[in-house]
Formats: sequence, structure tokens, C-alpha cells
Amino acid sequence: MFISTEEEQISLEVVSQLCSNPESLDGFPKSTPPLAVYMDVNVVPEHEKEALQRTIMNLEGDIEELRSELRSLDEKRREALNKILDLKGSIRVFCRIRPFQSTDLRRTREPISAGSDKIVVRSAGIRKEYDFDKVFTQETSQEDVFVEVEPIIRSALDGHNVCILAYGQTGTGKTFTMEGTNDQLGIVPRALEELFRQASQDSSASFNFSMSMLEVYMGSLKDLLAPKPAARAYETFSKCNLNIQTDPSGAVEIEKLTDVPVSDFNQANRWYTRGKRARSTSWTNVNESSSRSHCLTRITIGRSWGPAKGKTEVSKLWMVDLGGSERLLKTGATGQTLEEGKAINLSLSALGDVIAALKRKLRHIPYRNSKLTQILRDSLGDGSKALMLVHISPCEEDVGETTCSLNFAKRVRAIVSNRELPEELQNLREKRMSELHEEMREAEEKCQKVRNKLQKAEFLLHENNKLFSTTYRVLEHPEEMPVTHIEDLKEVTATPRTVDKAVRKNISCSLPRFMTSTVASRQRRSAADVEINGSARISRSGPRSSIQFTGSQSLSYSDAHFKVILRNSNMKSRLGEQKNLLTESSDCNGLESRSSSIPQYKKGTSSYLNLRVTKPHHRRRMSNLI
Ligand SMILES: Nc1ncnc2c1ncn2[C@@H]1O[C@H](COP(=O)(O)OP(=O)(O)OP(=O)(O)O)[C@@H](O)[C@H]1O
Repeated sequence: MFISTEEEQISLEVVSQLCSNPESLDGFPKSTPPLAVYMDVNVVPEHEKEALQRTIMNLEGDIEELRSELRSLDEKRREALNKILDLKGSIRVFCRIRPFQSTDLRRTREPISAGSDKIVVRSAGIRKEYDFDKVFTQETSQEDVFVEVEPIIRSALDGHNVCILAYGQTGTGKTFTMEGTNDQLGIVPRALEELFRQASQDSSASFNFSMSMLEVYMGSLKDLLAPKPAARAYETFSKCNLNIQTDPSGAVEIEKLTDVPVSDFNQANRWYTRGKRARSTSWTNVNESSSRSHCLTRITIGRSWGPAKGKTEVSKLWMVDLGGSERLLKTGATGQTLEEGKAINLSLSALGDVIAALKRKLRHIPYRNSKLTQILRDSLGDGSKALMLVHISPCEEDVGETTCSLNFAKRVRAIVSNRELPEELQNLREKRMSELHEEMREAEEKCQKVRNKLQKAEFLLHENNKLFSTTYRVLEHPEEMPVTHIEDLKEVTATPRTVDKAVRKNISCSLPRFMTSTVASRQRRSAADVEINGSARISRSGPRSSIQFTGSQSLSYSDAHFKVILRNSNMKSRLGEQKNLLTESSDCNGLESRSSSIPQYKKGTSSYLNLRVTKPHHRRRMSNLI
């Protein structure tokens, strides 16, 4: 700490030395051996600084270890989840039955009966059974549906391409399942929320998200998040006919498709609402129902992990509300409606072919047969996960459509159901499944424990770093000094002007004329004072370091010892003993350059020198002054 007067800045180090050795004031400096003056002074002893540095280093080491432990646990959890999903099948098919509605013709006999993974249809004396990975009955809530969907969303965060498709006859609840309503949110908004929630909890990786929405209508692609003029009018549709590109690695990109970065759920949800609005208004010239097209929402997930988050990978989560499947003969569609129906049926049939080929592990997968399958190519193939939700109506009059949808599901499922496996294999599969679930649960539990430890260690590191920087940086940058220091400094610097003007006047008078302050120097000084006071105000509102200086460690100009020193220096000035030294140091250049011309015994030890030298980095604990 140093003290600033009108004409001199006096190191408190000198004050400290002098106060602890009052005799040195007499005949100073020639009558006493040179005092040891520490030019590089710190408020806190060096060993405390080192201890704090050691603590910080240890904490940094701990954090690195915890992070790597978290990474390997997360890797275990990912592997287990992946195996579970693979065992369950990388393409899974669920069925959801829409509840009866007031507009439905209710018959006493209901053609559909449901089990947890089975649907039975009875119609015209024929009974047909369909197996599913999961069946959602009319009572199933949106939340219960999402619980089953959630693991596949986690899998998208883990780096897999994922595709969730809602399939079914018009009016069976595809949009209800995907979008939902304001009070019964569907899969898309829930998935967006879940992605951001899980990403924020995953400290083993960092994530960034972007979002696109497009519509496939009669084989053409339309960007739903494009700037408004391009999205509004039907005439501009052709301009929105985007091209699908596939690179040699098989990754699909849609040329010029708007891809907006989204940083939180609210932002993503706003874009989603905008895309839905664009979908519902964009085709009003062409058709009245949005079910004439497929609506695709894509979330691109960038994941960085590993040491220094150096590894990155990108995955895609597609959520698709497919166009309604129709039996064209039954609806008696003609003209444009007939063409739309044909286009939808063709693309749905192409989708069925692709999924069935993938299920059967065929060598040729017919992706090229429709725009829809070209777009989803890299999210339906190897290493990706797909979930199809087939929607059916509970009504008797829709039983034909229902059977078509269930047959489609049977085809894409294309696996031997668990019940059809030999008992031994069934048991093995079940056993492996429960082992994997246990592995995953354990890994998740451990992850949580490590995460808690990591949080604590990071908090401690932050606090120690704060302590270090407030303590040691302040020593070098007094303007950043915590409030108690500032108060001390203010007391020391302000008091002379208000309390001890006479002392300053004496000092000033004792100096040769060329050493006294000019108008400009006074202006500079008052500007600096304003800065110090300003800093003090700012610092007061900021957090305080846990290392605080006590009142006893401050020194003011009203301090008796200090006045003695000032008087003494004043007296010596009057005697002209300082003249040479003061002249030498008055250029305010570095001490090094001056010291060469100073006799050895005065180098770094002369209190005279210190009385004159301004060394803003110098601070000294004041407790030994008292
Ligand atoms: N599980 C459900 N619970 C409550 N209401 C539902 C459910 N499924 C569908 N509905 C209601 O049924 C009606 C038709 O649903 P929706 O529009 O989602 O069908 P869709 O298959 O998307 O039709 P389209 O193919 O024409 O787009 C809506 O009013 C919707 O709210």
C-alpha cells in the first residue's frame, strides 16, 4: 500500500520500517544503517499466497480427474442404453388408439381391443392380431407416451441420428401426438425441452443446437423457417423446391434449408410455432388440410466432449408428422385431391419399403424412391434409431383404414415377436435386458454422485480463484481493491486534503519551486482521485473477498506515527538533504534506471528514496505499524 500526498507518494513500507524503529527518524539516513525496505511487497505473506496457489492447483487436478471419471461413466451409460435399444430393435413400432370423439358414430360393438403390446381387430367375423413394441390405449396421456419416447431422444444427444415418425389415417391423432395442444403438449415441444434439460445437466460434454422445419408436398420441399416473403405465397413455392444432397459418407444435407441456431427451449419453441404457422397457412390456395403433406422438424445436435472438449460429433433428431394415409377409392377423391393422395401414398409406401428392407438387413435399401426417404436416409440406416407411432381410429367405420395401417406397421416391424422366440432365447433376451438396465442405472447413479462432487470442486475452485484474484490482483491494481481496502486508501488519501492541509503545505513549501505542482498536475491528480473514489463505489457493490483487512491494519494521516514521519520528511526537505535524490527520482521513470546513479547503500533501502518513489505495485501489511 502506498500513500499519496500532494507532492509525494510515500511507501507505507518506509512508514512501517520507521515506525518499528523510531530512532531511525533522527539523523535519517546517514546516522543509521540502511533500513531493509522491501520493494516487492505484498499484503499477505508469500507462504499464504503459495498455499492458496497450491489449493487452486489441487482443485484443478481434482476437477480434471472427476471430469474424466464422469466421461467414462457416461460412456458406460451410453453403451448400455445403446445395447438396450438395439435389443429392443433399432426400428421400433408403437401403436396409439385415438379416443372416441363426439363426432364419431358410436356403435355398441368396438372392433379394436388392445393389450400392452398387442392389437386385436375383429371385423366381418375375422379376427386379426398385430404385435407392437408398445400399445397406447385411448386413455394414455401425452406424458405417458413421452416416457416411452424419451430414451430415443437421449440417444440423439448421445450422438445417434434419430427419427420419430407419426403415421396413420387422417384424423387419427398424428398431429395431436407430435404437436399436441397448449395444455397437452406433444412429442416435439417435450423433446425440445428435454434436449435442453439433459444437455444442461451433462457436464461431460457441451452441446449446441440448431433447428429446421420443412414440408414435403407432392414430392416438393418447402422451407418452413425461411424468411417470410419466400414462405408465404403459393407462387413462390417452386423457388422453395430445395435440393437434397448426399455426400460420399452418406450424410444428407438439404441445400439452402434454413437452419436456425437455438440456445434454449423458449427460443426453439418460438421457431417451432413459427414453422407450424407457416405450414398451416402456406397451402391455403392448394388444399384445406395440412394432412396432405409431411411436416418434418429437424434438430441438429452438435456435441463436443473429451479432453478440452476437443472431439465433436453431429447428430440429427427428425420428428415427422406424416401425411394421412388414405384409401383413395373409399374417399372417392378426384383431381388435385386425388393427386395429393397418390403422392402421399407413394411416399408412405416408399418409407415402408425402406424400413422393411432395413429390418430384413437387405443389401439394397430403396431410399431413392421418394423425397421423404431421401431426406431421412442417414437417419433411418445403420447406427441410427427410428420410432414409428402408428395411429388408428377406434371406430367401426374406419376398420378398413385401421387394418391398412396395422398391415403397414406389421411390414415395417418385420421381426419375430418375443412370444414367437423359443423359450430359452426369450429368457436369455430378458436376462440380458435386465442386466443392461441395471448397468445403466448404476452408471447413472455414479454419474450423479460424481456430478455433485464436481459441482462442489468447481465451486471451491471458483471461490479460491476469486479470493486469489481479489487479494493479489488488487495489490497490483489498487482500483480493483475490495471495499475495505478502498476505505483504508480513501482514508489515507483523502485525509490530507481535509484534515492535515498544513502538513501538505509544509511539504509543498519545502520543495524547490520546480518540484511544486503545476495546474496541469493538479488537474491530473484530481482526475485520479475521482477514479479512485469511483472504483470504491463500484467495489462496494461487488462481492467481498473473504480476506479482509481489519481496521487496525489501516493507517491514516491522522495517525500520530505517520504525522511524525511527514514532519520529519518536511524538516529534512527544508534542510535540503533530499534535493539530489528528489531530483533524480522526479522524472518518474523506473527505479532501475535511477538506481544506477544511487550509491549502493541507498539502493532499494533508502527511506528517502522510498519517500519519493512512486511504485504503485507496492503494498505492505499494515498490522506491524501499530
Ligand atoms: N389421444 C388423443 N386424445 C385426445 N384427443 C385426440 C387424441 N388423438 C387425436 N385427438 C383429437 O382428434 C382430432 C384429430 O386429430 P389430429 O388432427 O391430430 O389427427 P391427424 O391424424 O393429425 O389428422 P391429419 O392427418 O388430418 O393431420 C383432433 O381434434 C385431436 O385433438
